[in-house]
Amino acid sequence: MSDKAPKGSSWYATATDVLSSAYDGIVPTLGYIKRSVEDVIQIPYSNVTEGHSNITSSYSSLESSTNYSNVTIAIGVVAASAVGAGIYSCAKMYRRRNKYRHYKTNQLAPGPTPLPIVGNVLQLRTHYYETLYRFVEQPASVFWVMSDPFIVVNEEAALRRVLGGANGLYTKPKYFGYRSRAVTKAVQSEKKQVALESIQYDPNGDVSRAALEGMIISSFGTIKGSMVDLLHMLDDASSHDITIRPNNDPDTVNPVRRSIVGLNLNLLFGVKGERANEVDHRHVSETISSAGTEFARRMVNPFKVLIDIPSNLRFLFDVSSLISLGRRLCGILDDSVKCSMASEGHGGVRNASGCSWVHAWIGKVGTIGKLGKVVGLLMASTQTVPLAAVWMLHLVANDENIKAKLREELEDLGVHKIRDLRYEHLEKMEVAEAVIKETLRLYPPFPLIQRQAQLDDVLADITVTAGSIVYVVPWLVHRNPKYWSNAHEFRPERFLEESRSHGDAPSDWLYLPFGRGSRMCAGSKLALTELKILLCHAVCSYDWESRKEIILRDSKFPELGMDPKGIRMSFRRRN
Ligand code: HEM
Repeated sequence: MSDKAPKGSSWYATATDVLSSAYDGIVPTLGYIKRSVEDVIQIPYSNVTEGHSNITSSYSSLESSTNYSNVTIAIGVVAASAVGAGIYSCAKMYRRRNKYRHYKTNQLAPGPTPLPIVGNVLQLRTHYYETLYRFVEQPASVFWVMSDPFIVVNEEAALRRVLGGANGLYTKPKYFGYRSRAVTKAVQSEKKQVALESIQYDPNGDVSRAALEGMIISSFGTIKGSMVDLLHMLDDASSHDITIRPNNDPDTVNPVRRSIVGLNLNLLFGVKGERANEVDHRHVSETISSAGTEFARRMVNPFKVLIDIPSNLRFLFDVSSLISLGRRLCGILDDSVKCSMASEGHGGVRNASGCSWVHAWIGKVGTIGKLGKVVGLLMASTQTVPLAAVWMLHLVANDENIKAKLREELEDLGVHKIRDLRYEHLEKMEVAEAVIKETLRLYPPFPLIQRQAQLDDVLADITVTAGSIVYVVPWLVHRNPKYWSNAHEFRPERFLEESRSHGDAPSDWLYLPFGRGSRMCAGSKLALTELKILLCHAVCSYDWESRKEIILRDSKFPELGMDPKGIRMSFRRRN
């Protein structure tokens, strides 16, 4: 590979490096081995042709020792070229890593010492959150995944710069995760155009957000009904068995997930009534969950893709199921447009139904773009809310004090039963909102937010080369003791006593469960509505307890994982 490799090129490049240098060394070696082997083979032949069939034993032993030494030399040369290739690759990688230096001191950027070739892969693979947490107070850390920098920013100014976009300097990557050389080149060739172009837009001026609110208001009854059914299902399960294990599912996420998947398919894509028969909710929820979990695991642990072959196969299968589901949903959306056009006349304005929001959000894109957006929306809307719901019920379950406060608030609003709850109450439910926000602070369901640097930049005093991906880990930002008091404690009061939007942290840029900036979550309002209704119904109608049996296996810290496995809840109806 030439020295003019693109800046910050990928691990593919590294692999190519290793292979090409190994190849460079191996080709002459193979030639040498071939010649040596030919020598060995030729000796008896030449002996025969030259009429030396009666050779003495001493001569023959001398001859065979010469042959052995040829083979030994060949093996030696192979080993030496392999070692040479390794050293060459390490040196090249070292040079690449050296670019990521502390801007002022010219020291290597903060982060654990990377191992040759593999970088921090082993630490990140086995103790992802624990490794990141060791550097929680660093403004930015650089970990290495082979020759790819894994830049994690964790300081307010840097977060503001990256998520705020810095006038187009940081954009959402067009592809997922690790990049190919071709993509890096494309980014760099476009960089001049991107340079001063502002690509930000005002989220409040975005028509799709207003349409979402319209959809929530018109579907309020449907959301309420769904939350009633969900808690009924949990209650039912606990009346048979103290733990919630319908169908022997080992965790509580499945019933919650199934209901919320069903609800959001209905709200967003209009999958209801007869249409619901076309989509098996149970199967859909399992597929989305399995693909989503694998997706998230790959985001936090890109090396899974290299090592874990069975999970790769499963992932491919799930992704192809998701694509076919996406196609079906696109068909359902297209049919809904045809129906509304037929009923309102061509060019008619669609009313504030679920589909109108989705169409507004999808905008004008081609068939593939639409499929991508539909699958993305499906994942974004169905993977996140169930996780938040389970953590929320779990955290409130054992906190009688907060339950009492929630009940008091609802009493004050005149909400005694779920049927009393109206859309207007939601804004006034400050304690409920604080509980949800604190849940999302401790256990943000979205593991990683990515942005790509379009030009070279200096971020928290670290040089970042164009094309690099910068990562924001909401969990890490939310646990930073520099910004949050008692960061590991569940204290909803911080969103009541201090600011409602960022609690006791100094700014909005430090509270990121929905991201921030122009590409912030498009459905946060719907998520908060669903969670508030669920919480309201739970405290009005149920007493419940929760215990967590299994300490999360992925990490040494029991509190670090986001997947609420091992939670057991039991519900009792209140009179
Ligand atoms: C608790 C629940 C949720 C959480 C924690 C969450 C979190 C997030 C985060 C962190 C992002 C990425 C933002 C970024 O890259 O800066 C995102 C994007 C997105 N979310 Fe959510 N989300 C939730 C629920 C929903 C729901 C219910 C919907 C559907 C209505 C939704 C729709 C979207 C969409 C469409 C995007 C992509 C926005 C864009 O690329 O411009 N999300 N979400």
